[in-house]
Amino acid sequence: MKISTFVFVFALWVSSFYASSLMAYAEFISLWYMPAGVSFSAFLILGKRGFFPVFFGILFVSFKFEEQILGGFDPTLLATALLFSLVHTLSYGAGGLTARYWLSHFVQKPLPLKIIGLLLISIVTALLAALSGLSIWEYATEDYQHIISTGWFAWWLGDLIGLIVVTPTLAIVLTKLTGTKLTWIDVFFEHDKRLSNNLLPFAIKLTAAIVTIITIMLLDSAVEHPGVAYFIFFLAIPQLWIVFTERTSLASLSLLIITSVIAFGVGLFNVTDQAITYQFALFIMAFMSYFAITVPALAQENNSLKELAMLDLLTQLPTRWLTKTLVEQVIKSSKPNQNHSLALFDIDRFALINAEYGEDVGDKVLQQLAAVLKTELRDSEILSRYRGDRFVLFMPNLDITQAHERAEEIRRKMPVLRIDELVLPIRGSFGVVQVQFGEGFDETIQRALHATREAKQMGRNKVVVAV
Ligand SMILES: Nc1nc2c(ncn2[C@@H]2O[C@H](COP(=O)(O)OP(=O)(O)OP(=O)(O)O)[C@@H](O)[C@H]2O)c(=O)[nH]1
Repeated sequence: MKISTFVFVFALWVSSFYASSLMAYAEFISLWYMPAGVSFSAFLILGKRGFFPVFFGILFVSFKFEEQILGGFDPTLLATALLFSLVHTLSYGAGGLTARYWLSHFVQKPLPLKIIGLLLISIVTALLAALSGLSIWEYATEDYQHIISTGWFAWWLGDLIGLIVVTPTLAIVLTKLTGTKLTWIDVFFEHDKRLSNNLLPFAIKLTAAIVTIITIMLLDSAVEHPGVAYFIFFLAIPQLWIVFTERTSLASLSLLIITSVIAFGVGLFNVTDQAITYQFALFIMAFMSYFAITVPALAQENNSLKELAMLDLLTQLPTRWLTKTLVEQVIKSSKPNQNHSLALFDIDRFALINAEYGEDVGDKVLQQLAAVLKTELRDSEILSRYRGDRFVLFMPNLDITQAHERAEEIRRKMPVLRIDELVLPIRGSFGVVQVQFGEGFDETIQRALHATREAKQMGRNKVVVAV
């Protein structure tokens, strides 16, 4: 591990500990405990290398170095601090490494399932850390009797929120800092690339969220009614707005900022009586945000699948499915006196090219032919790869005579391709049909196919008009 990574994680651990203590509303009880997130993300991103910076970070704060230097060395405290650091590091180590395994080994699992797994791992990890940490205080010291039974719930909740709020943002920072390439992390941020880099809308939404928090807290401190604090749950609206419309990295950042404002606000606006309500709001906000990021991600996955179904990978021409949809749309919106025609053509002796020069050359022929023909197209025409070496040219507003001429023109323009060292003259056999009133796309294609076969039988490189 690079020394800079060690120093960064160590310093982050120590500083987030002091930041968290500002949000503590009772001894050992923080509204949200940031260092838990630092420990978890260190193991998640750095693997086992996360051990030392986390361990020394927690040892540094638990041993209270300042007091030890000023007031004399206390070996019992050192032993307790060592034990405490060890159980914390091992709990988060187990959790972070399990999450790493879950996300990296089940890459094919759907995103919602990955997130449910991640949340379950977080719940168990924070519980383990709370129980083991409190056990050290209860059994290794004399000052904290029954601390497990009185403190476990709030400790667990505070750690859990810290863990799930800090992890996404820190995961991005740590991968950037260490230059690690983790494809299983990238899937969460996949749709970020498609969104704009304009930060202004994000800033406006975030400001709306922060104003909401401050208003509710001010109201809460002014009005003597425990119900006022529950308004904080309305924060779900701006936060979800951000999650649905902004990049995942920004949604994670807003979760971090919003929850920090709430946590600091509880002390600042003196609404500690309602701390547990605010803590639950944080908790729900965090869980909800996690789950909500699956919505834009799934929408993007859908779009990619649609693209796959619409564009042929090899030639980038519309697929049969898309052509059928487009042609049917044109026909549906046509007036009765409008004529449309279609040509189906098949490359002559294409199997020979594959057989003589290999399928890679065959693929290049299909690609280059598509590219050449695309440049010949009129604006209204649709060229698609129908199947194998068969293409369909849809010619709206052309009757059969005009379509015949147009097909002849395309046939004559079939190119001579130069692929590697080869010079390959490409020829095709065409079947032309006029779309009949009330006829379905598949029937039109069948008639065109019939005419194409006739063109082949007549010696190829010909245009035949279907009757
Ligand atoms: N390289 C390559 N070949 C393909 C692809 N799809 C289909 N083919 C091949 O295209 C050939 C089509 O051959 P046919 O149209 O039946 O026969 P042909 O040699 O073109 O002869 P005629 O059509 O009678 O002139 C077959 O050998 C298929 O294996 C593809 O995506 N890439």
